[in-house]
Amino acid sequence: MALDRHLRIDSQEGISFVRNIHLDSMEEDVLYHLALSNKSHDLKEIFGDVKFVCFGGSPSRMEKFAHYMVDQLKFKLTPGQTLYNISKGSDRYVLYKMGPIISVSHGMGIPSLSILIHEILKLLQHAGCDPSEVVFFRLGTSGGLGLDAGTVVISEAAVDGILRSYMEIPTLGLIIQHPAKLDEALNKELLQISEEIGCKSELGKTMCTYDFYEGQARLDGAFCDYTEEDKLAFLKRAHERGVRNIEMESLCFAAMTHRAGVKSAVLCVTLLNRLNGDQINTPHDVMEEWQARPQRIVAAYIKKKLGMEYKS
Ligand SMILES: O=P(O)(O)O[C@@H]1C[C@H](O)[C@@H](CO)O1
Ligand SMILES: O=c1cc[nH]c(=O)[nH]1
Repeated sequence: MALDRHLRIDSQEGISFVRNIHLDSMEEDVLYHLALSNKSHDLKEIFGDVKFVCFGGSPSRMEKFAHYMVDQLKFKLTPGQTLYNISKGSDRYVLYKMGPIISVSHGMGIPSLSILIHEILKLLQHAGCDPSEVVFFRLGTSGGLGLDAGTVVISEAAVDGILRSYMEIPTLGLIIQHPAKLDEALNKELLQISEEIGCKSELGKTMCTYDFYEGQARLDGAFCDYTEEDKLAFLKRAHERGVRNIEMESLCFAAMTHRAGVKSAVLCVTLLNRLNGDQINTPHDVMEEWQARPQRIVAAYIKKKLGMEYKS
């Protein structure tokens, strides 16, 4: 008899960055991949005012976003004062803080992001932040389905490579399924802001895969056991079911923030229309401008929340 090892849990029990009794009895909590700890650092002093946590794959993109936000919020860095990578002691991620905003890189794929989200949630807990007042954003890139390249997709839901709306984590010999849900009201507000600032965006489902090549039905990986017709049939089926872009982190981002009850949104610019091809060969300067689009929308959202003029 085959054993069913799948267990779906929607373990959201209110809003809480952490839900783990083992943490209470630990003398020190080392956030190893961030090179921080609740003993060696005064996490309340450094992070106690955080309200917005912005994630993105690439370290340089998140450094640029940090500088962009300093500029947008008109922070005055005194002479000699610089924005610095707080997690410099670890070479896994970069983390910058500008007033109530964290800008942090997460690397590529769910395993890298999931480590970071565990540590960021614990960091905010140690810092004494209020989970009902913090919003998480993923500012990413993706392959589009049926959209002009450069369009920002605001994810209304995240699904896996076979269109299921939960993330599976093998845990103690069982496959635990965590629902991946995103915040409808936040998405509506972001969509409206994107219109107000003239940044082309659309709501749609985001497919999150474990691989860039075969997982995303590309024909240009080192291996490929399907035809172009198979590829297009799959992508068109996904498009018919509401998928508008494909990337590699939204499922984990949505599942872990939903589990904590923290508001979150995923905004990814599309770098190409996958119905037309697989290779990404857009000139660097054009790509840089496209990658800044999700940042512009989130910057406007943050400015609006801080009571600043945000439409300019
Ligand atoms: O945030 P980024 O632009 O890193 O997100 C996508 C998904 C993968 O991490 C990566 C693949 O090129 O880009
Ligand atoms: O096609 C793409 C482009 C960016 N990121 C992805 O995961 N896929």
